[in-house]
Amino acid sequence: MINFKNVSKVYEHEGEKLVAVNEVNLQVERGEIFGVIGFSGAGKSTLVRLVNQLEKPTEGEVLVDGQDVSSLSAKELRGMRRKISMIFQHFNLLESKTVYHNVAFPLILSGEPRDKVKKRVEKILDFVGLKDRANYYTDQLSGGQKQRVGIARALATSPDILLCDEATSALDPETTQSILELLRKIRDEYNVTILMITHEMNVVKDVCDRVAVMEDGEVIEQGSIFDLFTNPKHKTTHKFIQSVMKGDIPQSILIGIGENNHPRHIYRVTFLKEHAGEPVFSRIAKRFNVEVNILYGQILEIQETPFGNLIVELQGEDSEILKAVHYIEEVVSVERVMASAS
Ligand SMILES: Nc1ncnc2c1ncn2[C@@H]1O[C@H](COP(=O)(O)OP(=O)(O)OP(=O)(O)O)[C@@H](O)[C@H]1O
Repeated sequence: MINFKNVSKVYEHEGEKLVAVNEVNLQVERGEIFGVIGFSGAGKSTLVRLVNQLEKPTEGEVLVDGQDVSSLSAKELRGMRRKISMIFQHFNLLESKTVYHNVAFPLILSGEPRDKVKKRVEKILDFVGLKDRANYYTDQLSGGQKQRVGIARALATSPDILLCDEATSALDPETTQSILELLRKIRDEYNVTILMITHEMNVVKDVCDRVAVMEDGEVIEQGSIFDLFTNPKHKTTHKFIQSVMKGDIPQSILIGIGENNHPRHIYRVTFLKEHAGEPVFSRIAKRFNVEVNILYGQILEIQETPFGNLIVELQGEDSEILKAVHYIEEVVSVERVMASAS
């Protein structure tokens, strides 16, 4: 659906060249929710603005439905922009207009008859849950409601592609979730392809099918959300994952592991995709003479599969513990936690 082929964008500023996007290759499939994550200045906004030609590539091609968007005539570009909508972090609404007029605006601009506009706006406002707010002005709305208006306006022209530029970054966590649910509904019911940029891994985890990680204008890693979480290759990807999944073991657990010449058997147990959800601890407690004490951990649901790790203490004879560890090693990753230096 969207294909970046060796795309670069270089800005010139006071005689200096700045490579905002550097030889990016990406393929976004139809009906997919694709995330682009990166820290500030990574090049995300520039990348997404290349799709609707708010920016033109310095090199390479951006293909939408197989067509190079930079080769379109002005008329073709106008047509294409009806099919590619965008929503923004700060909503970009017309403040002097009502909710109704904000949503109607792109339809009025393209000369749609009044009764058709009315029907369409009412349908879309109902879809985004703002049917009863049609006559409100935008300053009478909450942030979440404003973004719903932004989404309704974006959907008015029945687009194939929705570009989301940090669409939830100005919202609280609960409102973010409700907007993400709405985006999923848009994809599921209208088969809209969604390309979203964000610096929040939580957003990516909760809504995207695949993600690309950007740094210094380059895509440094890409893949399914599950693969990225379970097997990140790049240290920046690690950092993003750690923002939602704490990997560090608390000091209170580390201190005292090796005290009294009687080291405790503490392990980090990581669940892997194909065995997620297996009752490994109750099995070893039944099969071996060991007790399992869960000290700490976090399990997340990623693409409907539980993933995470638990810090557990095994108690019993050393030989029984070793046998138990060997047994569970076949289905989970097990790593002994050593004493803290402090
Ligand atoms: N119009 C412009 N002229 C010159 N440089 C620009 C322009 N737009 C962006 N840049 C530069 O390109 C680089 C990438 O910017 P971009 O806005 O794409 O990053 P980003 O990942 O979206 O960052 P943020 O999350 O902070 O918005 C930055 O160094 C920025 O200063």
